[in-house]
Amino acid sequence: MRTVNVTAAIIERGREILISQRLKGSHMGLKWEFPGGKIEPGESPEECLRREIKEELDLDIRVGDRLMIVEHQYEELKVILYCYRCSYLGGETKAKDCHDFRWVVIGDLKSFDFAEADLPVVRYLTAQAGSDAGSD
Ligand SMILES: Nc1nc2c([nH]c(=O)n2[C@H]2C[C@H](O)[C@@H](COP(=O)(O)OP(=O)(O)OP(=O)(O)O)O2)c(=O)[nH]1
Ligand SMILES: [Mg+2]
Repeated sequence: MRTVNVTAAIIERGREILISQRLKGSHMGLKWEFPGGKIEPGESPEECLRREIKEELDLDIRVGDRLMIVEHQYEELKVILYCYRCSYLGGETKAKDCHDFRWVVIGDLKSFDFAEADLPVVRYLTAQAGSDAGSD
């Protein structure tokens, strides 16, 4: 069974987070995800994220703290997803190497059809946003 180490960026811009839709015909095609990709040999997760986000969406980001690591077994592949909080630095968002993208508020994440490995991340962010609102 193949295992891949993959980064995923939770990019915040104000109250919104960037999500992207995977290319048709790719693994998990047309599912929504947190953009990123496979870590290349010799690359740190932070370098990988900066490279992938530029390639896929033409954006510059600052990579912050790691949010969580999710291990998910798909039928044909095991994915270890390294999720980092990131902030938007600049650039106009473009779907360069993804089908589509959206900037969404956290409360709307649940209405997108995410890749299965992302569901713990979506649940965590949603719960956290709920408790933040409650503590005001
Ligand atoms: N980047 C990313 N990949 C995810 C997420 N959720 C999830 O299951 N994956 C899976 C799909 C793929 O099987 C695997 C690697 O992602 P990828 O296809 O983005 O890798 P990549 O950008 O390096 O693309 P490629 O050059 O290999 O075509 O991780 C996610 O939130 N973000
Ligand atoms: Mg990718």
